[in-house]
Amino acid sequence: MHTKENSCCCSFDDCKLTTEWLLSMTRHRPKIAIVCGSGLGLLAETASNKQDVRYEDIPNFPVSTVPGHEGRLVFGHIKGKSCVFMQGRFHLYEGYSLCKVTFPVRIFKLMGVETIIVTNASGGLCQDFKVGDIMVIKDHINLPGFAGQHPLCGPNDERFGIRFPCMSDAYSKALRKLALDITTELGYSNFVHEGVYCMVSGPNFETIAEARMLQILGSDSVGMSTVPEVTVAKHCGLRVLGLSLITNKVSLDYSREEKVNHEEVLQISKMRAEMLKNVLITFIARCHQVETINTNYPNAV
Ligand SMILES: O=P(O)(O)O[C@H]1O[C@H](CO)[C@@H](O)[C@H]1O
Ligand code: HPA
Repeated sequence: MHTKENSCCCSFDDCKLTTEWLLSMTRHRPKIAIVCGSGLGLLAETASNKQDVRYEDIPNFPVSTVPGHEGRLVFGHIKGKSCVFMQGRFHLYEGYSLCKVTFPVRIFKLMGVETIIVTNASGGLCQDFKVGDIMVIKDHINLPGFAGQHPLCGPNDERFGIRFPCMSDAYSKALRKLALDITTELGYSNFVHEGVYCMVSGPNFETIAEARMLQILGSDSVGMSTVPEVTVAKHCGLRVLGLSLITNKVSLDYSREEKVNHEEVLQISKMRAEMLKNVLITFIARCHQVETINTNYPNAV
């Protein structure tokens, strides 16, 4: 955690330096950022005029350590819209501070991004969900945040956002509606739901008792990411859409024999990435038509 003494390793100046470096490396000026979850890096494939930058070459950037997270920024165009994809995200369990985990979000903001689409692989807790379904994230539970593992802990830099940001509308209602309309138009409505995502720190998958607790708390799916990125995105005035791919059903029953593992998560993600990609392409083409109000920044579009 950052304190005044142990000042932030991702200060405004660090963010500016990284942003300026990236802007000098590319002519792309993205308005939309897409964070690719586990096994979902191929969401970037459809982009045209692509330019890749490896994380290890970007000043101040962390590097990816998890299989299924390639570790590249991919700039490109989708339906004429300038986008940047994170092929690989960072997780708390990798040993990164939440400030490092969310560092790219602030870089996107400083680069001029207005909308962020955060994707992930998650375990289904809601009994109606099947493996391969998509959940449009309606809300989240920041479980590590309750224990003080929160990306906004420490001195607040007003250049990014306010001290006490509102989170009751972290996932834009208008963007969620657009995403749901698109899934209906594409004929996907039978396997698309809205729901609440709960973040756990990981890296272990849940015990059965923990999974039952998360379900009682109102979680429809569980994963080890997304919430820090969304919190920082909302703090700095970005519009947020969250899409979760249900890669496994979480065991809630001691008699269930199946055991979840990361390889299975990656396999399902890769199998269903095409469907998610179709939703994303149409969403990117149309999201500028939707006006949203960010309550932290009433004048932001
Ligand atoms: O949330 P993403 O990055 O999609 O990854 C999910 O998949 C991994 C577990 O298989 C965990 O990292 C979990 O959070
Ligand atoms: O079941 C899960 N639990 C936590 N994280 C996950 N990421 C994919 N599936 C899961």
